[in-house]
Amino acid sequence: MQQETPKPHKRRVRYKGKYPKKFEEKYKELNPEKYQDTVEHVIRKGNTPAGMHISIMVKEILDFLKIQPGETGFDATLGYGGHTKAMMECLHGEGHMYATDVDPEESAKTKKRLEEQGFGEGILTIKLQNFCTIDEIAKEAGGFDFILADLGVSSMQIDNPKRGFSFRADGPLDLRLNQQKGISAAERLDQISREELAGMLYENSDEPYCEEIAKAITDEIRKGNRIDSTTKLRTVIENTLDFLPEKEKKDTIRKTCQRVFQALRIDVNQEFEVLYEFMEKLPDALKSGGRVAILTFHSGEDKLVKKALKAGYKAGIYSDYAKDVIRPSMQECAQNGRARSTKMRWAVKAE
Ligand SMILES: C[S@@+](CC[C@H](N)C(=O)[O-])C[C@H]1O[C@@H](n2cnc3c(N)ncnc32)[C@H](O)[C@@H]1O
Repeated sequence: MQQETPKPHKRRVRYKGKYPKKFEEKYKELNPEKYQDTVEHVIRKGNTPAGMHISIMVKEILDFLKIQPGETGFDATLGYGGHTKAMMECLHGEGHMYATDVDPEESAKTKKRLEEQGFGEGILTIKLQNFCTIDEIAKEAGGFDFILADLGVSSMQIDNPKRGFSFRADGPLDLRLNQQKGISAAERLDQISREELAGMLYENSDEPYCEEIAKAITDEIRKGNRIDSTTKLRTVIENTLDFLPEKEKKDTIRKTCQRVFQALRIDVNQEFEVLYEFMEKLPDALKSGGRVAILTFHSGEDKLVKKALKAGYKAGIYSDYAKDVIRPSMQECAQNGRARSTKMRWAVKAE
């Protein structure tokens, strides 16, 4: 029998993994102009393309705001600029919009993108400022006919592991909307006492395991193990909840991670304090008959907004306000999972 000559061994090209390793290279959607079909495919599947944010309840907001050409408006939370653009389109080139955001990285990109789409400084003034400075901007603008605040974080911020907003990806435990200001969540944890941390988790996110998690985190830090990455925080939470029955463990850990990350984000960005200030200054920033719509994403925000609008209505500052929240349609929630927790509230300033 003739023996087959063995084929020379050919080394396989190293498999680099299904996805590129770096976030910048990760998705084609990051270059939406070049890969329009990829972006559309991702949206059709109910996901948010990387580097983009899908604006929520646009129709409901525009229906309520009833924007007319010549009016002056304020978008307190510019983000990707989707709402700002939709509102500017209602002006038909007459009038002006002001917009704020505290995120230098994303607001610079949005400014450039909107300019390229024809929304330059003639119609839009973007300020890298906290929305709690609404009084200063209203003074400059001469008051607003309409105002929108779409609270919280954008998809670009959540999806960028370097920002530390998501427990699903490894990154530094930062959680600041503006990484150039204040202290990161990791630095905050270095300094905080067990009692204060438990209180923060409870106050900001109604965390039922606040005591256990606060103890585990502060014990770990005392031992010299800093909690300075999203994975380290997630691991502490997983270990703390390891006693849970198997069938509920996975889901409870996921929800607890969401609440703990949210509580820290609220804390390092002083979200309740600035929202409170914004709601206090809001009536004076609106012209008479002016309209405001606010989107909230968790019960703490919603309670604060509801209380302020109700108090303003009772005091005769608002002629009407949303007694019930407006929720996104089931269709919108199916198309954009991030819309599911949204609640919209509104008010009209008395004439
Ligand atoms: C949900 S996103 C807004 C998305 C936007 N409406 C759109 O259509 O693309 C919230 C944005 O508000 C910004 N933000 C949060 N708190 C802020 C504050 N106190 N002052 C100014 N901007 C803030 C965040 O940095 C983020 O970009």
